[in-house]
Amino acid sequence: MQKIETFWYFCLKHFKQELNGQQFNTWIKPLKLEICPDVENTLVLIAPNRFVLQWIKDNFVNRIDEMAQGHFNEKIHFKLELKDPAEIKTATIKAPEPKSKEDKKPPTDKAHGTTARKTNPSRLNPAFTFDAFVTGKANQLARAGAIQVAERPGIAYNPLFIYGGVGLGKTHLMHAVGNYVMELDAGAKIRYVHAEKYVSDVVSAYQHKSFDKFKLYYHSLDLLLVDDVQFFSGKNRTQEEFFYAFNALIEAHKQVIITSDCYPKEISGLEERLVSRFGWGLTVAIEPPELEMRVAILLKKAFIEKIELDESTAFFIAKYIRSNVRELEGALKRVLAYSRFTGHPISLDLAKEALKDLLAIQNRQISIENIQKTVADYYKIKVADMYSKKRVRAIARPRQVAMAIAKELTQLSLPDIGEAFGGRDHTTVLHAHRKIVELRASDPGINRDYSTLIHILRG
Ligand SMILES: Nc1ncnc2c1ncn2[C@@H]1O[C@H](COP(=O)(O)OP(=O)(O)OP(=O)(O)O)[C@@H](O)[C@H]1O
Repeated sequence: MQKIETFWYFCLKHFKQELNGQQFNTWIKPLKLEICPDVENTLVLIAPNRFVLQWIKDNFVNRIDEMAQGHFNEKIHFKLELKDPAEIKTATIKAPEPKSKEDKKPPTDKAHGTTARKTNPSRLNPAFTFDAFVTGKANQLARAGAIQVAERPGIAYNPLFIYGGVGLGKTHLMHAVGNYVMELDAGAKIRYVHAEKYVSDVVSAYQHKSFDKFKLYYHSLDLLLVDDVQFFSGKNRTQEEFFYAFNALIEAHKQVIITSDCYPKEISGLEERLVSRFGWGLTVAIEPPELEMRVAILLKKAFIEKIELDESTAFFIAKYIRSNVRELEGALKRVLAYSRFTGHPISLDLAKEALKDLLAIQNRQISIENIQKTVADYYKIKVADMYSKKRVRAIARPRQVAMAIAKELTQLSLPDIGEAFGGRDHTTVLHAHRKIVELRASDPGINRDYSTLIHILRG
């Protein structure tokens, strides 16, 4: 094959003009182009890691292919390869023909439906990708861990254990790893399973005396994703089977990802040997998203769904829907439905109208009295202790938790909150809030208490 250097120079020049400096340096500059030694008329694009490889696959290969057809006299094919020989996976990129674009569309079936079961043995939801996942302080560690695992499954961190409250993106992130691995290696045996389904698989294997088949299947996976493992609590036979599956996979350097609503040690009714194994790899939390991140998530969802949503409307929704991302999505859907129903475009006023009932319920529920009562009940202390001067930790800590929640969930000013807690100074409220933020980062027990209380209060 002739002129490969000239061709590559031409490509680099072209993309340097088209992309900004950072994009060019990140995605294009690290690439190498070589002639494939084994296959005729084939060029190999070598990427240094899977992210560059993925990006190139999504954004670059069709373009470079078009350029190649104009540049060379014969039909050229492209292959993508990773540089690290230990990790090399190849993906043959066929020259793009108009109809092949259709093939690239993600399947429309959902991971949990019956149709999905027939056509999608991995049960992965194709919409849950890294690209669709918004990152912020609340989830950056979890995402970074997931990316490493996606890059080097079975090697980086095994298992990856992701925990956090409901609707915060744990499932999304584990699917993102699955989708990523599958994209690069269509033959990988991947299975997403909700813990309840795993339990029912165990029961069924028990009933039909088919444990051999069960083991053969689960022990031979390349990537096992188990969601909401807290459902294993108290289910001894399931835990035993999972223990064997877990050991078999880890020993074979196959990746396991687990999610739960709390830290492994906090899951009651789970055997110690499982709890300790869950800590072998990386354990990361996902926290509720802060305001800016909620706005970013709304804008991203709107972009993906082709919904016209301006920033001020997104800001309004995000300001009032604070509990979790699932509810945020629900609010956006509600606004969209209202817009379609009334025939008016989405605007701030329309969002206010569409979410009126929801916000009224929320405001009614989250009064400071309600917070004080809920927290007092939770810690089994008297509501009067919320206003008292008692400083013993068993009372002072819940009081600080209640103040921190009041700061987070109500629109009250710090002096107003202090006043409601027995005429305390606003600096006491600020101190309480800081202390609880600090403790939540270092003490899983407090973190769980806090998340549970928020969940109870939001109903
Ligand atoms: N950071 C994020 N960026 C974009 N979408 C997100 C993010 N976090 C969550 N979501 C979306 O919120 C919804 C709920 O997320 P997911 O199902 O992953 O939550 P979860 O933590 O697994 O909850 P549960 O404990 O109830 O199973 C999904 O539609 C997901 O795509």
